[in-house]
Amino acid sequence: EDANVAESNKPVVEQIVNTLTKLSGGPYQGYRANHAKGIVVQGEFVPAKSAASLSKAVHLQTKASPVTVRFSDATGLPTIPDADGNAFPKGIAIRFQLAEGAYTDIVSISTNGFPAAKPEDFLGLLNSIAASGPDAAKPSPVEQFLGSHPAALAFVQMPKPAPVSFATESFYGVNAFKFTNAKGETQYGRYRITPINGTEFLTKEQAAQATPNYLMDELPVRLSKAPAKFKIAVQVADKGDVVNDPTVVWPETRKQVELGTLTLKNIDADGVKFEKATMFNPLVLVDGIDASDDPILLARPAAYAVSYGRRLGQ
Ligand code: HEM
Repeated sequence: EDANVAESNKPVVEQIVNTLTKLSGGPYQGYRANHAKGIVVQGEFVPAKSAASLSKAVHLQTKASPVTVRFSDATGLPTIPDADGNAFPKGIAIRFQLAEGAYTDIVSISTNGFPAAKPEDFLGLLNSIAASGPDAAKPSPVEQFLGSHPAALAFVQMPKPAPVSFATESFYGVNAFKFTNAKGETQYGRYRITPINGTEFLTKEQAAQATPNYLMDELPVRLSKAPAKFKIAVQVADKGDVVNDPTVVWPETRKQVELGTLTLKNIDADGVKFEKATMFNPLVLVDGIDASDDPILLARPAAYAVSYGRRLGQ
């Protein structure tokens, strides 16, 4: 009881990291509390002509930027099988290398939407899962939570098919950002990262047969033959669209502005070292891109820093 009280007095982001760690059976020394299993690749981003109409950000003008990209499976379990139902959503973290050692990141997932509008609700969902072991009375805590939280239920029920490759999955920024162009015009939007050759998924039968590291094994083979390309675009909010709630999905009919092409060229030979030393951060931004006041977005850097501090310290 005292331990529970002490836990509930900690910052919500720290409680989330603790519950993520508990759910994965961790801590696992040196690994992320979420999206622990990953692979790091190198490539390039070339902006499209349309990008500057949305934002004056330096990497969205004319020059190409080198990028480092980390694909990942969900959960804090570093050995999670890639096709495991809990290994979703998949993640993509993109670091654009700018001049003089500066950088900016995009950190996105393979679902168009998030289960919670506030960190407290995300914690509530995770805690309800943690309290719903095989012996839990029915309705279990997670069944009760989902029954009273429609956005969490919608997220849990969203189809999450296993991709053929990280290069055949599409990713969503989920949180909105405010983009400002050189004329001072501002628009809110959400990133979309889409494979240029289209998405491709395994059948349920194929997913059941997939080897535990099939995605991690596939990418080096694919890239040794040809680069993998994604289009990065922004889905632009209409007037009246909710821009501070990642559970609210905007209609597919919203305008999309193409930002450019992401070309992945090779596996990073120092990827394991890089991922351990690196904390991707969706709020490391450049002039021309600002955070929205989405409470989930604003909570992310603090949560990631708790995880980063722990994995560096171990
Ligand atoms: C309050 C909400 C959230 C919390 C508490 C949370 C928590 C975490 C934590 C603790 C990590 C590990 C960080 C590290 O050790 O470097 C992480 C990584 C990650 N998160 Fe979140 N997250 C949240 C929301 C989101 C959202 C909305 C997205 C995508 C739109 C997302 C995508 C990712 C990805 C892709 C990674 C792996 C990044 C990498 O490769 O280093 N998260 N998250």
